[in-house]
Amino acid sequence: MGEVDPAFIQAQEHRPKPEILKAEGIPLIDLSITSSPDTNLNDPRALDGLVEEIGDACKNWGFFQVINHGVPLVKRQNIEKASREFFSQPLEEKSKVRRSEEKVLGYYDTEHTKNVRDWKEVLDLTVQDPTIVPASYKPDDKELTKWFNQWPEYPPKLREICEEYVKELEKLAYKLMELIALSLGLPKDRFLEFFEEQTSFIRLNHYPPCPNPDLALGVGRHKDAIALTILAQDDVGGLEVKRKTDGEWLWVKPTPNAYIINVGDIIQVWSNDTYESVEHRAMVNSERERFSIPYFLSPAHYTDVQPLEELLNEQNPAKYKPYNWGKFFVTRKRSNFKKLHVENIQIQHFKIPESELAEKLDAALSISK
Ligand SMILES: O=C(O)CCC(=O)C(=O)O
Ligand SMILES: [Fe+2]
Repeated sequence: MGEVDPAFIQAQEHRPKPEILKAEGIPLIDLSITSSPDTNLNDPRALDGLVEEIGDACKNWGFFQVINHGVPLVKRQNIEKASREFFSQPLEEKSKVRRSEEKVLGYYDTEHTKNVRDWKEVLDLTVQDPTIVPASYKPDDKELTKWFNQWPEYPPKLREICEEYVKELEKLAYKLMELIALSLGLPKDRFLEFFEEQTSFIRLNHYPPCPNPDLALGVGRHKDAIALTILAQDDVGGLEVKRKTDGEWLWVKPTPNAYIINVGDIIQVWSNDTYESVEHRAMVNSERERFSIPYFLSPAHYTDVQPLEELLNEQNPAKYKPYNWGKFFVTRKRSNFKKLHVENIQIQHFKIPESELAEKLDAALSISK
């Protein structure tokens, strides 16, 4: 990537601010109790304190970091090293696994977020290989297709290293989904059925130094469409989170070996807005390249995402109409691939209008009078 092309330039109001807000951070949560031999997991109260911490973090921030999470450090170091090796190759080599409209997974350096190009290159790999998804974004087309990973030749052990890494991340993801279920007053395994034929994927992100870090972003502001994100960021830092209380962008200080967790749009819908998916973005800088690896926990394509029945009542009616995850996912993939002149598909498009909810609430109240 050379000088900043106009395609990368953010509108004035979305450019990073020169003074970074580092004062207060997202919550840091210690998960050691979940793997300690002293914890009796059959005692329903054993995790109470932790469950409350997780619930508060999901509600107030939508983001938190975890330490003592159980992922072996060596597995993380292996994938971080392999990612550096892959991206250090000439473009010609990386292009051998380049994503195309037919091969949806692989390498690319042209992603647009909100129609502005991101200052990054990525390698996308699904956890299930192949992953089954709808063949088309068109609602009436019921045909399915298989997405296959494109494994690069170099570094030679990349495949093995990624497969070992995602196994560990999956364990952590399920542990977190159990804690989140408990924090919503649900049975701990409530969410697990959705992931049996999951569409989860990992993305190796590389943000090269940028000559104009004041004008461009590594990833523009966005929310994650999936259920839950588990992000490994290196020591350079650049992730910013929009604070819920005042909308300020907050820098997430890198904590060695911690993972950054955020609630995705699907948890927002399942929880009927009790937990919200929060906007975030990644800054770049002119001196140091940066690497990050998000793991995106995503349900099976046939999942109809909707607020969970048990969380609803007359006073709290469903705020969303159901939507099919597979169709949503392939629509997103398509619009991220090329610069379209329309807004990306969002959960807001399935939101039931406030006026309709108010009518339901009125009706409920008048019956109960
Ligand atoms: O690299 C980062 O810090 C954030 C990446 C991210 O938000 C994403 O890929 O969805
Ligand atoms: Fe993200």
